[in-house]
Formats: sequence, structure tokens, C-alpha cells
Amino acid sequence: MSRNNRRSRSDFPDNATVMSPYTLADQGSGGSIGAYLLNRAKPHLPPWLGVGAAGLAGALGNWRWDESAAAGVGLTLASVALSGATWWIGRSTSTQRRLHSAITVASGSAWVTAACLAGPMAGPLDDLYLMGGPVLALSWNVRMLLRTSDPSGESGDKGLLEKVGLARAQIGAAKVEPNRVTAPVALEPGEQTNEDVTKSLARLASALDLPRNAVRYTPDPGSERRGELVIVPEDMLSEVVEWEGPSNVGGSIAQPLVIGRYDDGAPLVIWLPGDPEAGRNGTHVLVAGGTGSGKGDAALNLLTEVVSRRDVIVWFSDPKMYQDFAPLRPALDWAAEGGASTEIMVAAVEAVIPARTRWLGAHGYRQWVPEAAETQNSAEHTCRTDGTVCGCEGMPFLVTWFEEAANTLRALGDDAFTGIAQEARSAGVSLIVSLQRPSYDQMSTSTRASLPSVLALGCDPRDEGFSLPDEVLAAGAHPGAWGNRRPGYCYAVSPGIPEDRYASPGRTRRFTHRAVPVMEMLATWSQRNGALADPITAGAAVSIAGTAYTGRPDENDPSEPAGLRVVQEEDAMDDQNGPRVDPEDAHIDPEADLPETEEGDDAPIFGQDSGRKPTPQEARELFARALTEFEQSGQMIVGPVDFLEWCDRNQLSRPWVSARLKEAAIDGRLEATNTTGRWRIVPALTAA
Ligand SMILES: Nc1ncnc2c1ncn2[C@@H]1O[C@H](COP(=O)(O)OP(=O)(O)OP(=O)(O)O)[C@@H](O)[C@H]1O
Repeated sequence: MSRNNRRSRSDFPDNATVMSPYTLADQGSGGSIGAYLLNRAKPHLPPWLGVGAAGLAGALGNWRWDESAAAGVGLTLASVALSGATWWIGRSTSTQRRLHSAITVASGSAWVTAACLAGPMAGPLDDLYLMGGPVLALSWNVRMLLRTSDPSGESGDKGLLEKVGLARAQIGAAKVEPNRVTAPVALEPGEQTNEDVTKSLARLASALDLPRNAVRYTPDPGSERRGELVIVPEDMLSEVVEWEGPSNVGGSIAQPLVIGRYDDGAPLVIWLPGDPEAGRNGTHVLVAGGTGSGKGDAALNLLTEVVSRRDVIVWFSDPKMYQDFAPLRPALDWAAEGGASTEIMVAAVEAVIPARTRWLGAHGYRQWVPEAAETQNSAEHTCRTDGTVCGCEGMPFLVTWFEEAANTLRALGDDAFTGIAQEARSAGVSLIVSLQRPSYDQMSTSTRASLPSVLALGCDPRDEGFSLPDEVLAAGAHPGAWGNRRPGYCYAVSPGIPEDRYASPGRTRRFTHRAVPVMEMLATWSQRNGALADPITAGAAVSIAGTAYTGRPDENDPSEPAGLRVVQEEDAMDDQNGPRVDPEDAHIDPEADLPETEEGDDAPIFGQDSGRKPTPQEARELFARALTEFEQSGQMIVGPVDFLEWCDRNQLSRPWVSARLKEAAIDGRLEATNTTGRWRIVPALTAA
């Protein structure tokens, strides 16, 4: 029998359900009917032994003090003192129990005094003994019997509540499940508030000898003095469960994603897209946890669920070079490895959001729903003004995932990120961001506020306030207590999860080497059956990332990932319509020399002696070629630092390169990013 189970027996004596396993165990140990009956009767014997003892005391006292005046005074005083002491000692129990004890002691001691002085058989004393003794003993037996079904739990809980400073709170009928006791709490009107209960949770846990996480309080949103106390005595999460496969292969991303279990065995689920019928918003998720808290496995639980759905594509950035996620890489529509490739992915996300929102709006969707991912065969969702079916290709949901995202978010800037986060939800895009250290020096307050959902794993106690909302911490959540000692333990706060679950701990499944072949199979399934990027998303991505975005190859036609398809279609259009030139640039001769800038073609700073310094014209051509090479290699974000070696090789200075970069931005070949000195190449190439 576990330590916690033993605890629950002593701390919930009033509770028949909690008691039952022990009662059965006790029955078993008796061995015979006689022993069983004795066992059952034992708790009720003490009052009867008390009656016997009082009779014996009366008889013995009379033999010693028969008619002694001094003994009379002494015995009377002792009887009064004993009754007074009983009343005083009983002040911490319920009024009923106090009165019952005092009456019992007063009548018992009065009878013993009278019996000592006059004799137990004198006058009515023997009848009083024979009638009063059993009545008093029975009254205690009845009390004990009623106590096991006392619905208010008053007798037992009062002492506990008093211990934690909530003496005048009322606890209602408790709901008892195998490892969970839920009891409504009503506080003293005008005297106590829900905050008083949340403040006393640690003391309650201490009084019950339980960990702090085992005691939680959910305030009633409609009242400042009502709520629900939940006690989970045994940690059912201590058993490690291994991941065996996704929960719903081929289902829709709109169906729940199962990422673990709660401490009562219920599945731990979250939703990414919104559901207009359930009134639930789409969400972005922060996966926050300290080193060793199991963040990597938590992410794998979520990612395997996502890629196993039929109507979603994933753009994933991982500066840790896919250490954890390698088996799933073939299932990703776009995999970036941090640095410049992540910068360009972020820029592409910014661009696809308005394009997708426009498409959804044009097809009559106020937000992304699974229907939007199907071919548009309904007159209700057509982009044609005449109302006929348009047959447009569907648009899968887009999950954009940034592992170890602190640097990326900082580079992007708060305003930009908040803007993306706000608009992404109506574009059928969810952002998932994981942080190495969940704290405000890693992510600003406003960026944190843009991520409505969190999967909070163990962390430093000082960082709890970053991971979880105050109300959830107040309700008893305490991820700081886990640190990295309980990997996979987490709290999930997300739309769709009942609020009273927010403070309930859950645990993800663990990924071991046994999971690798299953993940590989899943990636293969996804390549064959998962969604491919739609033309709108792929088009917007290509317009920003050029060849850096190819899209996941179609298993059935590997030569044509979505990005390539888009580029080829655009080329075909160019052939029909001529080259794409902005109307305002139509007058510019692309072959003409650029005007000189103030910095001019200053003298090269390196290698005057070796090799020949290019002429200004040659230098410009070299520079243009360098940009093309960057674009060809998929590096779409550049700055002077990327030209260091190039400067050496061509005997050109960094200020010269900086000036050319600015010029190229004026020409529209580059576009400024949020980071000073970094420029995004505007794609000009067709895919190779
Ligand atoms: N749900 C889980 N149940 C049991 N063990 C787990 C669970 N999740 C993770 N672990 C184990 O915890 C350890 C740390 O996990 P993991 O490497 O995922 O942590 P992390 O938070 O990603 O750490 P880091 O940030 O340093 O990479 C690993 O040994 C892993 O197997």
C-alpha cells in the first residue's frame, strides 16, 4: 500500500469511499466471524468501558470514603474541575461535540461523587447508573456511526480549516473519486475572500502532509466567497508512460491533439485552430520549461500529433539542427535551421498572413475551418462574384514553429511579433514558440502576452510568473516545485481546456529510441497523405523567400514541390505577359549605370598590392552577382558581415558594400528588415 494511500486513510476518516479498501483489508485479517464482529465492534467499545469504569470507581470510592465530609468536598470540587476542563479543552472542536463531551463528563463525575459518598446502590443511584450509563455510551456510539456519513464533513474538517486559518469557512458535500476529493467551499460573508483560500493552500498541503501541487482551489467566477477545493492525494503521474504513436492519424487538425495525461488519468489535450461553433478562438502556444524539464519530448508529443493530421502543413525552425526532430523532418513543409534561414521564414510568415486572410475572406470563411482545406466545391464558399462554384484548391492550416526562439523574437521586435500573432489567428496560422529558459530576459512582456496558450513544464521558482497566469498560480499550480526533477510534468493553459483543469498537473509521454522508427513511419505517411502547401501560401512564401522556400515534395510527383510549382506557373505567366516590372519602375533602364553615391567608389582597404582593383562598373557587376549567388543558395537575408570574405577577395571596402546595399534597397532588389544592417533579398530568380 503506498505511503499516500495510508495518508488518505487518516486524513479523510469521514469518507466512506476512501475508507473502504482498508475496511476490507481489516475484514480479511480477522479470519473468523467472531474475530470479524469483534473487529467491527472495537471502535464502539470505549464508551462502554467508560461506564464500567465509572461503576467500579463509585464502588471503590464508597469503600474508602463512605460518608467522609472532607472526601465529599474534594470529590465535588474534582468533578466540577473535570467538567470545566472538558468544556475548555473542547473549544477547538464543533459546538455539538463540546457540549456532548461536557455533559458526559459532568454526569459521569457527579454520579461517581454521589456513589463514593452515599454508596452506588443508595437511593436512585443504582437506577441512574443502569439507565444513564448505557444512554451516554450509546449516544457516543451513535455519534461515531453518524460521523462516517456526515455529509458536511464538519467535525473533521473544522479542525483542519482552523489549522490553516480558515476556521469559519464551510465545506460542503465532498465528491469522492478514486484519487480525487472535490469539495465546495463557502467562506464567511464579508470576512473572507477566495484569495484567503489560495494563500492558505501551502498550509493546507502541509496539514495534510501532501505536496503543494496536490491541493488546488478553483474560485467560483460568480462569487468572491465560494469555490472548489480539489485534493489529489496520490501522484498518479509518477509512472513514466512512453509514446507509442499519434492519437488520430488522418484526422483533422481541428480535432483535439493529445499530448499526455492528467493526474486523474484524463487525456491532456489542446486545440490549435479555433472552432466557431464552440466559440473557441485559435491559439498560439508557448512551450516553456527549464533545461531538463522535458521540453524536447513535450514538443515531440505536440509535433507528432500535428503532422499526423491530414489538413495541416508545418514550417519549423530549429537552431539545434534537428537534434530531437530529425525523424520528422521529411514531414515538414519547410525546415529552417536558425540564423538567416529562420529570419527569412519569419519574413515569409509575415507575408503569408495577409494573403491567406484575403483568400479565406474571399471564400466566405471568417476563420479557418477544416472545410477550407478541401477543394472549394460549394456555392457558399466561392470566390466568384456570380456565386457559382469556384473549385479553388483548399488551404491547409499552417503551424509555424520556432524552437529556442528568444533570439528570433528579439530580432523581430515586439511590435512586429505582436502584429503577426494578432493577425495570424484569422489566417489559419498558429505560432508555436519554445524557450530554453522561460523568463522575461528571454522574451518581453508584450511578446509573452501575444501567446495565449502555454505548456508550462518545470522551471526555476522565480520564473513561474512568466510561465503561468497569476490566477493559475494562485489556484495551486507550482511548476517551480518540479524544476528538472519531474521531466514531462506540465500545466496546460489553452482555449478549450476547462478552466478548473488549468492548475491540474499533467505529464507528457516520453520519447525513447523505440519511438524513432514510429516517427519515421509517421513522416512517410505524412509525405504520402499529408497536405501540401496551397498556391496562395506557397506563392506568398516564394515571393519573399525565393528558392529558399521549395515546399515539401509531393511523394507522387517529387519534382514539383509547391514552391517550385508556383515559380514555374509565374514563369509561364511572364512568358505570356512579359517580364514583371512595377509600373513606377517602368521607365528605369535595368542595364544603365547607377548614380554614384557620396561614399563613392572609395579606395579599397585591402590588398592594394596583390591583384587588380575592379573598376567601378566591374565592382557593381560583382556585387549584383554576389546577391544572385546568395539568392541561389537560399540565403535571403544579408548584411555587410556576409560580404567580409568577398570584400577581401575583390579588394573592396565594407563602407562600399554598405553603400551598395542601401542603393540596392532603393532599387527594390533588397528590402530593409527590423534589424539594422540586415537586408532581405527580394526574389528575382526562377528556381533552378
Ligand atoms: N514525459 C516524460 N516522462 C519521463 N521522462 C521524460 C519525459 N519527458 C522527458 N523525459 C526525460 O527527461 C530528460 C530531459 O528531457 P529533455 O531533453 O526533453 O529536456 P529539455 O527540457 O528539452 O532539456 P534541454 O532544454 O536541456 O534540451 C530526458 O532524459 C527525457 O527522456
